[in-house]
Amino acid sequence: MALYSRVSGSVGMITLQNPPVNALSAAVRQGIVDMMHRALSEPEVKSVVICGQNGKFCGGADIREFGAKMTGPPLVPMVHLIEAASKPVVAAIEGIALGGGLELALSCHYRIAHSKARLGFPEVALGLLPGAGGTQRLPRLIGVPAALDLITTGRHVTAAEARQLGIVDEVTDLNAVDAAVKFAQSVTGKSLDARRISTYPCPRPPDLDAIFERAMQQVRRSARGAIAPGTCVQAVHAAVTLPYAKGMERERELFSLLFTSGQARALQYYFFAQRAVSRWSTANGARWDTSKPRPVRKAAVIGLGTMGRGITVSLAQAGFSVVAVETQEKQLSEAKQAVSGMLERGAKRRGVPLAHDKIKYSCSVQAVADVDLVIEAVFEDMALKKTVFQQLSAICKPGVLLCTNTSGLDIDELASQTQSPELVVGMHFFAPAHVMQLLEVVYGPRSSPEVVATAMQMGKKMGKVSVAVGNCRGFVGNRMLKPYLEQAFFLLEEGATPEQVDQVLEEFGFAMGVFKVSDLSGLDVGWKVRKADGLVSPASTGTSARIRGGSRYSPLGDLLCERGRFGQKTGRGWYQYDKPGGRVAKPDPWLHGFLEEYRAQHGLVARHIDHQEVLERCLYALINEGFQILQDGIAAGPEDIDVIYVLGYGWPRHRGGPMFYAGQVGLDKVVERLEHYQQIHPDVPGLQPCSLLRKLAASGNPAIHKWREVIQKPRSQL
Ligand SMILES: CCCCCCCCCCCCC[C@H](O)CC(=O)SCCNC(=O)CCNC(=O)[C@H](O)C(C)(C)COP(=O)(O)OP(=O)(O)OC[C@H]1O[C@@H](n2cnc3c(N)ncnc32)[C@H](O)[C@@H]1OP(=O)(O)O
Repeated sequence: MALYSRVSGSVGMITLQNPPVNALSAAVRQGIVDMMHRALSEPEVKSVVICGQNGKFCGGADIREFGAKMTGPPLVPMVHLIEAASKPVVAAIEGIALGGGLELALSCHYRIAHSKARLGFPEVALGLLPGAGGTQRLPRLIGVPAALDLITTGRHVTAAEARQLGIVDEVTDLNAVDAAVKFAQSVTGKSLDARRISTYPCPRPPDLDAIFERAMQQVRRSARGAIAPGTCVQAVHAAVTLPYAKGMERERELFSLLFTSGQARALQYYFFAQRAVSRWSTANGARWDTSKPRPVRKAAVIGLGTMGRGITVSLAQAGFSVVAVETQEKQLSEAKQAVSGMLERGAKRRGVPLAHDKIKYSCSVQAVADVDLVIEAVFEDMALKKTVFQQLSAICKPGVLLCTNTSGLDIDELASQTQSPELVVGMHFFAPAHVMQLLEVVYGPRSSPEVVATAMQMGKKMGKVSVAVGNCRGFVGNRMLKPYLEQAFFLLEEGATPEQVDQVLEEFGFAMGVFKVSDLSGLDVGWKVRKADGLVSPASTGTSARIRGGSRYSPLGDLLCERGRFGQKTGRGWYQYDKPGGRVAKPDPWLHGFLEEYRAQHGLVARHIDHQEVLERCLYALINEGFQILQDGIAAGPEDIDVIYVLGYGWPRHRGGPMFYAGQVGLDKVVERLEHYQQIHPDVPGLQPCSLLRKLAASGNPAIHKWREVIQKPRSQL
């Protein structure tokens, strides 16, 4: 709702009240309309100030209302009422003016912002465009190129940049509401003719066509199948080519198109999913709201390879004191140089002070004796990690959290090397660790709730989205990757090429197909894991070379590694590159010949494989594993899996995540297609729908937020 008060006798003040971000719900819109009418009808009131409760102007339309039938006064007539007012209306912008919140501010005649406020049109990230006049008013106010930039990227600008662009009239370090009241008094009685943005002509730079062409190319490059960015460009184009009223009609038309698209639903689901994962729970019944994190001031990182360096940078940038340990002098000094470079680049990019002095480097593991938390990031080898955990358990002060950055090894086995297994938890960072936003916090059966809470909070402090997951081989992300990769390998055996599979996945929206990713991260990574698992046997022909543990297995990746083809770093992998370390993947005739030879050796006959089969086998096998993970209680809900896949594995955000996508396809359809492929390829593992997937499909495809009701939860043991 909105509160009305009178300040200094002549200023009517409308305060938006809808915690936590004063979103424009039906009640708030109704309140604004009613209070505007009241302010305009009171003869003593000469001007109006609109502000938001609790230091936040407005976070935009209430996204939660998008799923339901619209009630209350619509936004567009509301902003027209404000702009048309006969008394000056001043927006007092504190905290945020985003989306519909900024549209509200642009309908006011003046805007005063606090210096710490952020303004922007983030609608594009929700699969929408600014639909209450934003696409028509902003270019009229700040010009087409700047408006295109803000609307297509959704980036927030500071008050200072907003002032520079001409979005706000004044910036203050003091109380913005008081400043707005003073300002409102100072403009009382002045003509408002030049203050109604909708009446401005839209500037037409001479190279207008080139500007729009460039903007379209830019969004096509970055959008990867998302439709909102291009539609935003079209809406701004209408501001230049059409009179305001017609431009508004076009904006509405384009908004409706996006609003009813599956992409907007997926992106809005994802918005809430990313926030929901912070309300974590574990299979044992521990929860975010009953577990208190422990204080951590000083942390240590053991092992300064690529991951350890990134983790050190993340910790230092988040303000933690860090002890960085690498046992060899030479590696330590190389790591120190690399970390310094990363910190310098980060400080320059973010405009923050350098955090060099936060880090102490040491060759001795004894240096961690007084820290509050240790993150082990040594080579992915269980024996080595066990030794490190035994050492840490002996050296560290009592009560220290011992965390491992393993990407899939057994947390409980490591915990059992220590005197306090309840203090052990996984913190699985993604490379590059100082850039990637995702952190899997892996709890073992003995990890205490406070330890999970501490790791979750540490992740947040480092600017990561932390997702709590249970302990199993590969946790959530890498466990689901296995069936996805397997299907891709099988498709090569059956007649596909790496470029065909990748093209299908890239058209779906992945930045890179599975084989390009494999070349980038190094084929040897998976090879080492498979060797440790005893899966790699000497190359041989015949069916047995393609069977492991009674199931079909593709040794293709192993065979490439045996030939020294590790991907980009060796200049050869699933593709060829112009040199070792080259980045541009080109189809490799050698690889095609190798595949033909391989098929002939193993009695496989290549067949035509279409787009649908590639997509369904790769994605549905991955999704099926996701349901198995839910069934096993490794992830608490589908949101956890979706956030992990979007932030850690390049799943296109506008498709919501694998679990959301499955719901959109229809769970019964996913089951039916898996069964279809299973019938045709009975030897291919991963195609048998798991029982939770079948159960949900049989219960009539419930909406994703209802899945948790079907997933059985074990009783709390804590
Ligand atoms: C045929 C069909 C035709 C249909 C025609 C319909 C006509 C309708 C015309 C409508 C025109 C609309 C026009 C408008 O342009 C559209 C919009 O305004 S869309 C919304 C734009 N705003 C945003 O995208 C802001 C999103 N929020 C944020 O970025 C951040 O939350 C924040 C505001 C920067 C704050 O960040 P933090 O401090 O980190 O806090 P959190 O992110 O954790 O958020 C706290 C809490 O608030 C909830 N929340 C945030 N914003 C909104 C919102 N806009 N609506 C509802 N709820 C919001 C958030 O979910 C958190 O709660 P939790 O999920 O944790 O419970």
